[in-house]
Amino acid sequence: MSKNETDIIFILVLKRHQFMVKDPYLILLIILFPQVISDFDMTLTRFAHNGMRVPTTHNILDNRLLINEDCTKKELLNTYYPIEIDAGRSTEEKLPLMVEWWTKVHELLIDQRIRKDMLARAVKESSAMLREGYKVFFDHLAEHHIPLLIFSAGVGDVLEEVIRQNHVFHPNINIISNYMDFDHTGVLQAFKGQLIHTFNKRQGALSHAAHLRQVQDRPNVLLLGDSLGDLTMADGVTDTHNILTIGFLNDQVEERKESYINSFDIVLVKDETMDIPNAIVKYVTSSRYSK
Ligand SMILES: Nc1ccn([C@@H]2O[C@H](COP(=O)(O)O)[C@@H](O)[C@H]2O)c(=O)n1
Repeated sequence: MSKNETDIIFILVLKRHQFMVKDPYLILLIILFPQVISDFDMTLTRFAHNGMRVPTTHNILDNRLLINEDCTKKELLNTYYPIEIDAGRSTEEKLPLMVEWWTKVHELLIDQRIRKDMLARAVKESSAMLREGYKVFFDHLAEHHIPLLIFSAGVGDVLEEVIRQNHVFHPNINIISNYMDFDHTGVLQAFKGQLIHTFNKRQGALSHAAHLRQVQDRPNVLLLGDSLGDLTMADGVTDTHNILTIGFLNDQVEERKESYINSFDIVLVKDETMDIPNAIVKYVTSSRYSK
């Protein structure tokens, strides 16, 4: 496809989605040595499908194969998820409550003695779904050797299984997440390293991304997230030149629209596709400067 054709398709996709771009020139600026840093749950995965919520990596674990009926994990979700997305509370106010939520859930999961060999089956039996157009996104980045850093406060082992079962776990991918630590019999005994929740990704970025050479060599970032907490995911890249941020606004749209528009360069409202990221990635790779 010629550069002109790519330009036309790119403009058509942008128009069809009718989104706001705060600074359109940023799209041009990320052409040189780009990388993608993306959140996972409800960013690379769908928020809903046919009117039903799509499970997060945590929700995939709510399977009788792994946890028993009286586990109170779902009650915790009903208590803390509304806090996580509450537009009326500041991040400072949410921080200790997110630590509380994640800590309690990790403890519950350890109590359930989750078996490593059951994870793949739990993912297969779940209704986990990557966003429409995911294959183009993952495959295109891999073909063009553009690093993809997936940064998730979910469960890393489950995340890996989701992308593996969708046949897109390519060598250009690095993952920062909460990984399970299994004992010699394959039973969950702890979580590895520092806990990552929705609003402490900056610390995670500084301690993990700083050591990833692939990430450090690429100063122009396309960042994808569904939470304001995701905006700090590129803080571990020491010498960023340009960051183009895309925010998927899935839930509590009216309440959160203003803050999302003020914080992300592009806001996609209830968009279950990868059309906009794909159009940008294709535009970037169609340039002779991108490689
Ligand atoms: N027990 C829990 C804890 C968190 N979640 C959701 O997972 C998301 C975190 O993963 P990211 O890939 O988005 O960083 C977060 O938004 C929580 O809503 C959950 O479902 N259950």
